[in-house]
Amino acid sequence: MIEVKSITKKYNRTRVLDEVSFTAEKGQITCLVGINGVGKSTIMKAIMGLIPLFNGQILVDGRSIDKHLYEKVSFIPDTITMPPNMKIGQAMQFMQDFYISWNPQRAAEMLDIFKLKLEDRIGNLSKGNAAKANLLFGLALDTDYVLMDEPFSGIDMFSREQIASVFTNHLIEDRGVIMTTHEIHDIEHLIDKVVMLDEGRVVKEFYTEDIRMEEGKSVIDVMREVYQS
Ligand SMILES: Nc1ncnc2c1ncn2[C@@H]1O[C@H](COP(=O)(O)OP(=O)(O)OP(=O)(O)O)[C@@H](O)[C@H]1O
Repeated sequence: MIEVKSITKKYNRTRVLDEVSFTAEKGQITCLVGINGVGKSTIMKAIMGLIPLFNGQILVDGRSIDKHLYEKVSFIPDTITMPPNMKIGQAMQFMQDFYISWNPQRAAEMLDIFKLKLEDRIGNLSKGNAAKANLLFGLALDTDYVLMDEPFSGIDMFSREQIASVFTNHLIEDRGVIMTTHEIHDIEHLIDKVVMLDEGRVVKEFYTEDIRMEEGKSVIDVMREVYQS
């Protein structure tokens, strides 16, 4: 389980995260929801230990963040970080050389699902294919948890469906996923838990199943209530 415990982050004097707490379980997809600038990416960076916190604590399977974290958690940012002149095949080799947890079979499988080619150059990929390559580089690592920043942003409907299919198959199964989004429409059915943020605070945390069964509401219904009230 990833436990985010009362984290506060300040940039200069501005609080961008204010006592944020939530949990994300293994085997579940947890979605951080909120409009632009509420602090979703900052939470991701905090979990990865990439930014210092003013206050609070983050535990991964009961342990504080340390260098071993990278064998347990992979982070898929919202833009591709591989050099543009590299070919996909070269980038995969680079990942294999760099990470013990790189799983070549899984990478080959994703290459096939996404119909990407080893000889495609990173810098020439369309936005959708760049997002898919990015997912491939992150998901081919055998980590227990995967963080994804806006995996569906700016991607056409068919590519979205292709990416969504990955969430329902064995490439994700049993792993804990935390993803951010500010548009939930197409992916609502994939999500187990929602953490709603507003101005750096958690305003609501719930299981989609509970809200559907007990109150007959969709995530969008709850978002309307929370953000338009
Ligand atoms: N390095 C930084 N220095 C100063 N302020 C920052 C920095 N990084 C982020 N912020 C501010 O922190 C707040 C939260 O930013 P963050 O990127 O986490 O939001 P977000 O919810 O991910 O937004 P989006 O949906 O647009 O990606 C914003 O007000 C942003 O301007």
